[in-house]
Amino acid sequence: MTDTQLPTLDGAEFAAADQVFGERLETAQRYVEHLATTGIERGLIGPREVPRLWTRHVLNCAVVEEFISEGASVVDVGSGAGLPGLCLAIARPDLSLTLVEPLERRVIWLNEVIEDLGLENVTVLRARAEQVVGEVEADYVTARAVSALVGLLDITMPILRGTGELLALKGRSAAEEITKARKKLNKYGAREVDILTAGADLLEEPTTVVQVKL
Ligand SMILES: C[S@@+](CC[C@H](N)C(=O)[O-])C[C@H]1O[C@@H](n2cnc3c(N)ncnc32)[C@H](O)[C@@H]1O
Repeated sequence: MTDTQLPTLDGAEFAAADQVFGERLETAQRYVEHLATTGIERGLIGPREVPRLWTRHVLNCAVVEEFISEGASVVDVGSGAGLPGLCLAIARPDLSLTLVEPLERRVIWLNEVIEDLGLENVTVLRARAEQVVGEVEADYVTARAVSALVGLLDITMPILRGTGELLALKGRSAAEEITKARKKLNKYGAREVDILTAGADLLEEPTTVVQVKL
């Protein structure tokens, strides 16, 4: 892939990326290059996503960092190409990230990218989330496009520490998914459930997040 095909970062997008990634902006740019080249070649992301890698994927995921407290441990369930897990690891070096992803070729790609970017605050576990219960515990669990909330609760809530939080990146269906998951939320002892907006002051289309607090 030539440079001209790489997604550009200018104007409002640059300002948002600069604010979110700060001194790690160059690392984020290298991650986007990986997504746009080997990520496409190896089927981690669709070729049509290239022009919107920054807005729809990397920035949309990274802004969720605003809901995560300093020095926290975070498990990203079903990371795929590192969304949102790798974005959070780049934006927030203080966090300790574990990416849980069952598909081998995705895990291989993630490890290659992590090594190339020199990220020291992230590890990858090749597993389904339900297999890591008891092995991994976190202050926060994140997930995007893995399952509807009702199913997601079963594979994420058992990973959370006593007062942990699930941050599920969702679209317009958020309220409906909460309604459908009401019984499950009670079963898992959810103390508070909210629909939050991340990146409201940075992005044209901010990210909708369902926050479930234990
Ligand atoms: C549609 S992709 C989304 C990937 C990424 N989160 C994103 O937003 O682009 C769903 C991912 O979840 C993973 N997955 C599916 N079931 C899972 C489970 N039980 N535990 C962990 N990961 C799972 C799949 O392998 C896949 O990589």
